[in-house]
Amino acid sequence: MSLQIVSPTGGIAPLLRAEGVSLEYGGTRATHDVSFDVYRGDRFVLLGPSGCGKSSLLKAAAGFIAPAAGSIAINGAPVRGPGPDRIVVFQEFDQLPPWKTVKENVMFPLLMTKRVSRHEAAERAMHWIGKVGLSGFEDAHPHTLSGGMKQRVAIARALAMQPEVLLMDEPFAALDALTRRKMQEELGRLWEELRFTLLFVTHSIEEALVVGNRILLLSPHPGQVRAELNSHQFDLASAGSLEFQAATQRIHGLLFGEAATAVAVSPAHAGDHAERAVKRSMDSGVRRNDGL
Ligand SMILES: Nc1ncnc2c1ncn2[C@@H]1O[C@H](COP(=O)(O)OP(=O)(O)OP(=O)(O)O)[C@@H](O)[C@H]1O
Repeated sequence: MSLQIVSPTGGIAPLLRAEGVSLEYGGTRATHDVSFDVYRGDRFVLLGPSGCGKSSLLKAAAGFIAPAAGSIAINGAPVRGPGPDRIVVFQEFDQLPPWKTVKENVMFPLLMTKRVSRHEAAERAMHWIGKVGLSGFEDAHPHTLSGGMKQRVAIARALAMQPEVLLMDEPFAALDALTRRKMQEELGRLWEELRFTLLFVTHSIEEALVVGNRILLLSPHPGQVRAELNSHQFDLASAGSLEFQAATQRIHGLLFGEAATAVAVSPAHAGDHAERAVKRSMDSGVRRNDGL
């Protein structure tokens, strides 16, 4: 098995398409000309070092910020703001209103969007609380839960909405290593059962390989696409294997190695250089078929 640099898929329409997305904060460019396609059932990971614009891209997909250039579309319709088809799970444990119980937290967005009756929202909440392994904690308040349990509630709340895309912004980064691993495992189990579409942000190469089936590598200042990889062959069971280690090193090399240094020249031409560097590595990866 090898980790291959991929070329764009033809034929099937993407569920989420980011096309030439440049994001700015007060005139400062956070990402430049970023394009990627997420297909239904993908576990698509945005991976890169701090400041490469991963969170900003996720926020743009969520509709919290608008691109300065380019576009993001869901099912072909441009994203113009937040919507129930895209639910975000954040890293912060305080994303749950503390005065609401676990059940009320999960019910809350269902009631807000007036999609279902109170009775149905309660039933759905119980269903999803069970799915994330929190049965028995329905009436608990967030401050009585561990970090991992709070993230489970956030995941249950998101999945209860049955979004087109589940957006996760470093959801496990604030957890201890063992809980983080457990949560990665749980997420994988949920995906195996439900096959939802996931857009997941992380700066951990290992987490990207474990969680994702496709990985977009981004370089920082401003965030630009460095490469796109297939990683479906990896999971927690293969973590630590020689092949997994080799893939980790190759990704590290792509992000921080020679090519990364070579393209970090003139900001004015950084996009062109990066594009050529990525194309070179994609070409050679495909031609030699030796993957990463
Ligand atoms: N609200 C904001 N106002 C101004 N600049 C911002 C804002 N949010 C992000 N930025 C800038 O945009 C760039 C990308 O930030 P972003 O948080 O998207 O990157 P990231 O890859 O998610 O980084 P990290 O992993 O550290 O969160 C950074 O240079 C950051 O300083």
